[in-house]
Formats: sequence, structure tokens, C-alpha cells
Amino acid sequence: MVFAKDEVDYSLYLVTDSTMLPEGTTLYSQVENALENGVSLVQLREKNVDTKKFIEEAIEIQKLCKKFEVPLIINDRIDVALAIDADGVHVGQDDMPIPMVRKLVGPDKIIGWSVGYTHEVEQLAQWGPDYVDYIGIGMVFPTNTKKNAKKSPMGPRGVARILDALENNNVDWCRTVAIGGLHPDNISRVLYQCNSLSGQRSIDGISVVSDIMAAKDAGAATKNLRDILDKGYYSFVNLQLSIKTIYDLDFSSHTKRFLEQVAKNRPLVQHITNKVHQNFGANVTLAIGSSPIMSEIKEEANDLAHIPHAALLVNTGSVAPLEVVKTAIQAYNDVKRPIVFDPVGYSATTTRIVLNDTLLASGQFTCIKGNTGEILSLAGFSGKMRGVDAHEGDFDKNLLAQATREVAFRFRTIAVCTGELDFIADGTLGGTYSLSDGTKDRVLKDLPCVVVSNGPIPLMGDITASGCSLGSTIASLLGGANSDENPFELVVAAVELYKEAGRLASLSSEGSGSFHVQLIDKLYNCFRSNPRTWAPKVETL
Ligand SMILES: Cc1nc(C(=O)O)sc1CCOP(=O)(O)O
Ligand SMILES: C=C1C=NC(C(F)(F)F)=NC1=N
Ligand SMILES: [Mg+2]
Repeated sequence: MVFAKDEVDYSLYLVTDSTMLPEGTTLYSQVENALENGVSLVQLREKNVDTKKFIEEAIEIQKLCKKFEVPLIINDRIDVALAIDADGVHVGQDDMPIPMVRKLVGPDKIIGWSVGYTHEVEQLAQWGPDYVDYIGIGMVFPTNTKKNAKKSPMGPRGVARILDALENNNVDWCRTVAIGGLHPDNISRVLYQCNSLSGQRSIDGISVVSDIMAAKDAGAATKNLRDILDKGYYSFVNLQLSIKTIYDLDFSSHTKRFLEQVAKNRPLVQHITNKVHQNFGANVTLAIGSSPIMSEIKEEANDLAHIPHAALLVNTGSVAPLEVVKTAIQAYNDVKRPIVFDPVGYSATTTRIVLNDTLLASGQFTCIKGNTGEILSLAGFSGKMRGVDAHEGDFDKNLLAQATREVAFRFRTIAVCTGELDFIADGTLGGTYSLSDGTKDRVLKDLPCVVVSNGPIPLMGDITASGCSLGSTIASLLGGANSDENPFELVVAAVELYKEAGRLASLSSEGSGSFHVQLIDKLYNCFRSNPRTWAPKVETL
């Protein structure tokens, strides 16, 4: 049987490995259990076996695949693929060049190629539609399965960039699977975040080796992955994610309700943050009615995350060891508690870019908050001029709104861009994801985005940790909220509250010293004065 190429289901692609089989299992039994539970494509990958043995295995596995009407792909060995008339081959960058492979296997066979860089997509585009049918994009996360791997983990954002490259090079014929360290605890995030910026493309599937091949119960492992793939919804935080495009943002009533919830639920806000912010952030958190804990103890994160209404603030200005931060992010994601991420100094140095990119790839954040420079860099705008027709004000405003929406869309988060104007965009799309067809019905310009303007508060820039402490405020409202509240509304209210407190503080202080104190006072009093008297200007973009 020859599979029509456009009918191949790439959703759950098993790549075999007979060097990691648990006691009492065989290559055949693992593949059979996987096929029975939803694997949609199989690749026989053997790095160190003699050709005779490989052929015997291939014939055996081919019979199994035919029984389940699933195509069989052979890794690397074109000769073996031809010998058994397999449905296709997969080659890596160091294997036989693609044009030769196509010449040998003919036009009907499936050809897969390992891709890790955008220049490889450009090569793919040059060959055109008759060569590569799908690409394995990896590695997404660290993996021990691929020995001497020369590539470093690219994270979901790296996969999304390859999807962008496919679009930018008009490669619409090629399907995509993500591969590398994929397991039940991270594929929801991969499916959720791996979209091209245009929303036209998401990955067509995921590919796993050890999650199934090393599983004692390969059937159960497969079913677990299958269920997540078919779910189409990632509930990463126990708040009410929404797919709304326009919110009725009634600052005074929302903020009053949110602060009442903070007072009632007294959220624990764990700060992993820089030394300068720790003291002021703790005081801001207390002023609002939450209870701060500045903890960088790896073993503690899981206990803290389980405390009701806990929230995590990660501010990468800190020098906390990477493993401590990653453990905390994983712990709060596991219990669906909100995490606010503040990529301090993003783009200032390569070290900070690598550190922040590693952490951004390690979890799902409810909110990513940065200043103008950080958000522009995260969106990849830094230094890129976008036309000069608009005058300074609008130019910044449109650019910043665009950058904030791009960060929100790329990381599926509530993105906050702070500055003279504060921009907030909701890229969560209600937690929904789907294979292959991206977010077609929702694109960047549809994302809810507001700008909070309260007039300049110059003193904000003259005190330490003013931006960092907005993170404490956002984490407090997200942490204190009841589960039926919407994170976008909570974040907008937190920004308005903080901005309004800053404005009031600047009216009643004569310098940065008293401003520091006044800011705490105004936040502290926000419970007591009637927010209705506050009127920050919120404009929906
Ligand atoms: C076969 C392979 N190729 C990769 C690439 O990055 O191209 S990573 C990989 C191994 C993936 O194994 P596991 O699912 O056990 O992490
Ligand atoms: C190195 C590889 C990379 N990707 C893939 C797949 F996911 F199948 F595309 N298979 C491989 N053997
Ligand atoms: Mg190879």
C-alpha cells in the first residue's frame, strides 16, 4: 500500500530505539502497544546494528505497521528502506543529501529531514515541493537519547521561529513535528506555544523516543500523550482563561473586588528576585495585603506552591541558581498556580539573553512583564526600525502595542510593557491549541490590548525596584484571586492600581526618598480609599 502523502497523520510520531527497552519488553512489543494506543507514524531508528539484523527488524515492524495502516519510515538507511519498500526515509543533516535521497526513493516515498536552524529552511525552500515532505524540528528540550548531539535545546520559541521561517520562505508543502525531550509534563506547553507569529501554522505533531520506548507500559505512555494531543486545551493556571477579544475593563469595580479577594485570601507571593528588590518588594506585597516570602531554597518550592493562593514572581535580576528557578517554575506550573516572569535586562548582555531564554523555555507564565527595552527585545524589535512615517508619540505607541502583542502571542501569556505608557496584551487565547492549522481564527491584531496612561511619574524612575515591585503587585492580585477571575483583568487592575498609587505618591512627595515611602502608603491605603475616586485612563487598542 502506498500512503498518499497528504493523508499522513504526523500527530504522534514514534521513533524507535532498541537500546533502552525495559526488562521483559521487545522492540516489537513496545511498537505494538504504541500502535494500539494511538501512535500515527513509526520510524525505525537503529544506529548500531548490522544490515542483516536491521532488515529482519524492519520487515517485522513493517508487518505490524501495515496491520495498523500506519506508515513506516526508516532512519538514515536508504538501502534498507528500498530493500523492504518502506513508506519513506528520515535523514539528518549529516546523512545522504536530500536530492540524492529523492532520486533513489522516487517521487511517492515520504522524505523527512532533521531541521534545527532557519538557514536549513531556506535550503528546503530552494529545493521546492518535490523533495522534503516533513521536518523534525529539534531538539526542543535536552535529551539523552540522541548521542553527541551538536545542537542545543531551542525551546518552544525556537520551534516557532522555524515555523515563521517556513512561512517567510513560502514553504507550504512541508509538514512539521517537534522532537527532543518531549514528555507529558511539557508537550502541552509545546502544543500551546508552537505557532507561527501569523497564526497560520502550528506543528503537525510531536515525535518521541524514550517516553514510549523506555516505558514499562508503552501503551499507557502512548495513551497519555494521545490524550494531551487530542485535548486542545492547556489549563496551566486555575484562573478563568478567556478567548474574548474585548473586555469590559471597569477599573474601580474590578480593583475593589480583586483587593477584597487579596484581603480575604492573603496570597503567599514567593519572590525569586534581585537583592535590591527584595526588601521593597516585600513591603509592597505587605502593603497590598499579601504575604511575601523571599525563598531561593530549591527543596522549598514544592511546599510553597501547594500553599493555597500561592503565586511565584521570578525576577531574573537575581543571581539565584538556574536549577532553583527552574524547580520553582515547574512546581508552580504543576499545581496550576500563577507565575509572573520579569526578564530583567533582556538583551543587555548575551549572558542575560541566554539565561532568560532558558527560563522562558522552562515553563508557562501567566504574565511576562518587562520595560520597553526588554519587551522590544523579547519581540525581536530591538534596533529594527519600523518605518518613520508616524511621529514620535504614535510611533512608540503602535510599536509598543505591536511588541506587547507579539510577546503575548509568542509565549501565550499576559504581556506587560511598562514605561510612560503601560501596555497589557492577552495572548492566552483561552488556553486553546490545535495541531497544524495554527490559531487561524485569532491573529495578533485580535489580541486584547490596553494602554494605561496616567501621565508621567518621573519619580518612578528615580527609586529602586519600582518596576520589579509592579511584579509583586501583579503576582499579589493573580495569587489572591478566586479561580473564576480572568488573568487579563487582574493584570490590568494591578497595573492601574500601581500606576495610580505612583501618581498619588508623586503629588505628595518632595523627592525620591519620600516618594519611596509615599508609594507604600498609597498602596497600603488603596484598601481604604474608594477606588471610584481613582480614574487612570485605560484605552483599548
Ligand atoms: C532522534 C532525535 N533527533 C533529535 C533532533 O534534535 O533532531 S532529538 C532526538 C532524540 C529524541 O529522543 P527523546 O524523545 O527520548 O528525547
Ligand atoms: C534525528 C531525527 C529528528 N527528527 C525526527 C523526526 F521527528 F522523526 F522527524 N527523526 C529523527 N531521527
Ligand atoms: Mg541521522
